[in-house]
Amino acid sequence: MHPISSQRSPQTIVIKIGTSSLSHPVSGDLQLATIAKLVESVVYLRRQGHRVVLVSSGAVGVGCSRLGLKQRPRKISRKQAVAAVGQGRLIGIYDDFFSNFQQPVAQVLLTRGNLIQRQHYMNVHATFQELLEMGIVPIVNENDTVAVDELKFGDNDTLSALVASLIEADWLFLLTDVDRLYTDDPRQNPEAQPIEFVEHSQLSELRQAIGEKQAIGAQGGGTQWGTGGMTTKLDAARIASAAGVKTAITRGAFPDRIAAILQGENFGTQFAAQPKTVNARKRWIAYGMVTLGKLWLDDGAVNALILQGRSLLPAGITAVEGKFEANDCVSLCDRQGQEIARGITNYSSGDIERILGSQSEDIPRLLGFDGEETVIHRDNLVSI
Ligand SMILES: Nc1ncnc2c1ncn2[C@@H]1O[C@H](COP(=O)(O)OP(=O)(O)O)[C@@H](O)[C@H]1O
Ligand SMILES: N[C@@H](CCC(=O)OP(=O)(O)O)C(=O)O
Repeated sequence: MHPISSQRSPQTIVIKIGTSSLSHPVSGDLQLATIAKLVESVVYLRRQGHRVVLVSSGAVGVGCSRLGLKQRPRKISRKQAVAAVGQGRLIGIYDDFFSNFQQPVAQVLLTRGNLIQRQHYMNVHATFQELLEMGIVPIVNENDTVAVDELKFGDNDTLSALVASLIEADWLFLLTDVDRLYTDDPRQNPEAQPIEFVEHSQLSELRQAIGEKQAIGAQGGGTQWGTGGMTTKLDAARIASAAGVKTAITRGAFPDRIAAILQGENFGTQFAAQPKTVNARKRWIAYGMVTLGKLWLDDGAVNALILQGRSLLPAGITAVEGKFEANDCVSLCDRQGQEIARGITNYSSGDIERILGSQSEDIPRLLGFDGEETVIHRDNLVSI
């Protein structure tokens, strides 16, 4: 029996399809047959009562194909211009295909900046809820044409996991051009072993091992047209799992496997999810906000935060990295540098430098004003 049991009740599903599945590996031309099969599968899932969001890459790939470019442009402004050509064409093709089944779709283009402010995050959330309630399939992509480097998702694996967390999805399906995750890139290493199931607790170690292998592989692991390879998919699985969303990596050429996986079949690589315990505001802190610095903690503080759900006091902080202000989001790491939590700080980096390692009652004397007793209150802190 597979560890993830079958689900027959209506599910909220995010399906991400990568450029490597949408474009021909050599010519870069759009694989219309794959899109047609994907559309049929999404319509089937809709008719089963599931709510479906599609995150589709391909703007740059389709733009390249439309303009006769033989590889992805390197210059950012050129890539943004090419994405503007490709995105319109991509959504036009989806709309045509879905129209054959009277299935309405909506284009949602996001940048990282849209999720940072809580009010904007909630607006995006409300729009998705409205679209899904109306039975529409939102088709999401990064707004490549306007995204600036500092405020980018960077890859659609991460974007799809953030969307899955935002809408409290049950499942995230990452469709790519291999049938599942392997211990190494199966294109480079014929000895690579398939991985069928991953527990949340195994994710960090696996991400590190695959990341190291991918770094020494060709093109950083991805295909000519795709970006990121498997490391960004593992990052996505980690975000999703922490938000209570199950993830599967499976082959884009066989999108009917999504329905089979929902029935409990053993396709692809499946990732278990943590229980859905984190509330919406904490999910926004963890994955909507952008971290602007890092606090290093001693073992006692790590224990207090993770095992006892306590607030972070200055006594448990050993070092500060980065420049940030009070109310910014910071990352918290253990002695090995492993990120264990994120939170909204009550103090700037400069003030924390002055109070770290001290008792809370010494804060007024060290800073010259009556500040908060905690550096991060537990209500503003979320383990990841
Ligand atoms: N450990 C691994 N297991 C499976 N595929 C891997 C692994 N490491 C690297 N890859 C490569 O990752 C590629 C998919 O990544 P990418 O091109 O970014 O896809 P997508 O466009 O679907 O996001 C595969 O073609 C495969 O060659
Ligand atoms: N937003 C970009 C996609 C970037 C990306 O992540 O691509 P992929 O690795 O193929 O999913 C585009 O539409 O071309």
